Amino acid sequence: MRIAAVHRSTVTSFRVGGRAKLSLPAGMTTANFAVGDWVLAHPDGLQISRLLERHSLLQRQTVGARQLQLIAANVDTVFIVTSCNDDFNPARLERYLALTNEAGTSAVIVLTKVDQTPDVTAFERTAAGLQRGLQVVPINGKSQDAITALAPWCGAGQTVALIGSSGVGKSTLLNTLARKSEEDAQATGSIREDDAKGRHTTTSRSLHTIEGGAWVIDTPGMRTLHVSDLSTGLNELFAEITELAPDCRFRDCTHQHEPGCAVQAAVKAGTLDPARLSRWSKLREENQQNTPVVTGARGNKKTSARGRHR
Ligand SMILES: Nc1nc2c(ncn2[C@@H]2O[C@H](COP(=O)(O)OP(=O)(O)OP(=O)(O)O)[C@@H](O)[C@H]2O)c(=O)[nH]1
Ligand SMILES: [Zn+2]
Repeated sequence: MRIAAVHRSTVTSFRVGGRAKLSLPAGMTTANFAVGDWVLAHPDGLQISRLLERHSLLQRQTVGARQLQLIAANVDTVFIVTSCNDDFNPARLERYLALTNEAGTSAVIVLTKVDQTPDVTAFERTAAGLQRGLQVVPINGKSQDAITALAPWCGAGQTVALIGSSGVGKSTLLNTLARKSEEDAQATGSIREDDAKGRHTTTSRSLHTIEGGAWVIDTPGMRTLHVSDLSTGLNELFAEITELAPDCRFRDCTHQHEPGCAVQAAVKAGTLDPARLSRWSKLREENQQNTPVVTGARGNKKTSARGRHR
């Protein structure tokens, strides 16, 4: 069975004829499960007996929590959704990309609300420059054309997760992909607009099946995304910096002020965007500060931001 939703104290799964509430195995809490997990259940179909190994796992750091929060499991492609307006923010997109890379999943940037933007090309170009080989797909989430545009990642058996800030159009896109009728639809922003408290519309993650045979996981809008426990995720995202680093004089070069820095040299030569370097530096520092390093018996010391050797 596949986990369709994770609530505060229960999880639900898909089963023939609808969804079922499942009870958890001893010693496990809902925090151990992610939407998209595959589980084995007891013959009665109401109790999970075992969580199956994941091929990918999206997770995030949350303020004050020691454990990473699980966002979605067994995802093949992450659609990083952003609208072509004030929400479009390269630094935030890079955070989503780092998280996606680290999960072992591939990313596609989905630019929504193209119908409200005169110059989509500028957004496309900026988005494509955020990571080597990154695919960018501009869509109108309300139009059926979005289905065709995203079809390459939505084949049978594929799992796609939608991530992005609140209001960028994730639920709207899901409703289009799932060809959901009005009554059946995932609540979208138009409903929230009536809500005086300004609550987020999507409150929990959930798994849906769409035409063409793919699974889509909708996630709630993330206001802030802190990074931690990144390694390959960051290197892949900033490949142009990662590749220059071995040419720096110091192995632990921070590429800020050191003599003989190949990265600074590239900035001076105009081959590296200084904005990329400063965003790399900020993310790397935040990651080091948030990532616990196993040191002896206490095992939970934080690294200092500086002076750590590779
Ligand atoms: N014109 C236009 N409007 C869109 C498009 N995509 C979404 N919208 C509108 O934008 C608003 C927000 O969309 P939602 O789908 O609720 O956004 P969301 O990302 O799911 O937001 P959360 O549920 O808060 O995470 C709604 O009023 C949608 O109708 C689009 O491509 N074009
Ligand atoms: Zn350097």
